[in-house]
Amino acid sequence: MLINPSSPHSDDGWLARNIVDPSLKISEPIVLETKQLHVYYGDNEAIHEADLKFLEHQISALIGPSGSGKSTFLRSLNRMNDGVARVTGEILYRGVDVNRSEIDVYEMRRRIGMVFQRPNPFPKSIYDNITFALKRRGITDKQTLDEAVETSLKQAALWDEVKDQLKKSALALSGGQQQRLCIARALAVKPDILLLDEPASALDPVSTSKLEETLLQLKNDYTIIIVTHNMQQAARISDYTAFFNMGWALEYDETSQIFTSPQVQLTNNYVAGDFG
Ligand SMILES: Nc1ncnc2c1ncn2[C@@H]1O[C@H](COP(=O)(O)OP(=O)(O)OP(=O)(O)O)[C@@H](O)[C@H]1O
Repeated sequence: MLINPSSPHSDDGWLARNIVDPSLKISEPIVLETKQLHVYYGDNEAIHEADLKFLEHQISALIGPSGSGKSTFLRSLNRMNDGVARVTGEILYRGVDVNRSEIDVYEMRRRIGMVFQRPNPFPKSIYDNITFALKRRGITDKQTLDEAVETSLKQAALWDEVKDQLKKSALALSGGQQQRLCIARALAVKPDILLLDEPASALDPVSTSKLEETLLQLKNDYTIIIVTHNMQQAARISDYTAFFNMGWALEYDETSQIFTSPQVQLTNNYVAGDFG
């Protein structure tokens, strides 16, 4: 779908010359789009000119070797890198650049929520974890809060496991349950997009599989962008996959295409397990 024409790998003879404009193939609305995105840590340019489009109610996976810039890219999308990295170019959320100075960052992050690599529930009850952000937004009606807890725990496929122990400490849950609680917490404020940075890396295979099922359910209502080291996971759950290498978003296409006939040799080598 998209090959970065200015990457240093563009001339390796493996690239198709007829670069396809992603807009020709897509039917779903674009929810989030980066244009000419560069991200710098001091003098180190960690992301070089990334132009990616993320489609509504699709799961997009970001894959690539360690240090290739996946997390940097992801964290830039809702400005989690503010104060840490310098960003140039545009990040358009439904057409509005999230880096504009007048953007309400708190509200933007409500719409573009994030779940981190390690489950990080607050040291509070399950119920309080979910209602925390709602109360901060001034919602105090018990019935509204109760409904939000039930709905988001159901969406995160955790309700049946915890419905009788909502006052229990979140820290007493298993790692997999904690991660689904963090997803429920992110969902409680009704986001539009969920960014997930290797959410299964600390989980066992059973919890990972449960998390993947949850994400597949969630894509009916949310747009999901997930960083993963696990290529089987990307292949199992994502609709689109972007391959990052050395800060370049080298290739971006339908996941089946990336895993069966990528157009860039490095993508092919990576998905074949030759490096990374
Ligand atoms: N906070 C930071 N300060 C300075 N440099 C950073 C920071 N975070 C990341 N980098 C650098 O940016 C580059 C990209 O790192 P990043 O963590 O985005 O890659 P990644 O593909 O997510 O790696 P991994 O798969 O290991 O998590 C690396 O060179 C890394 O050292």
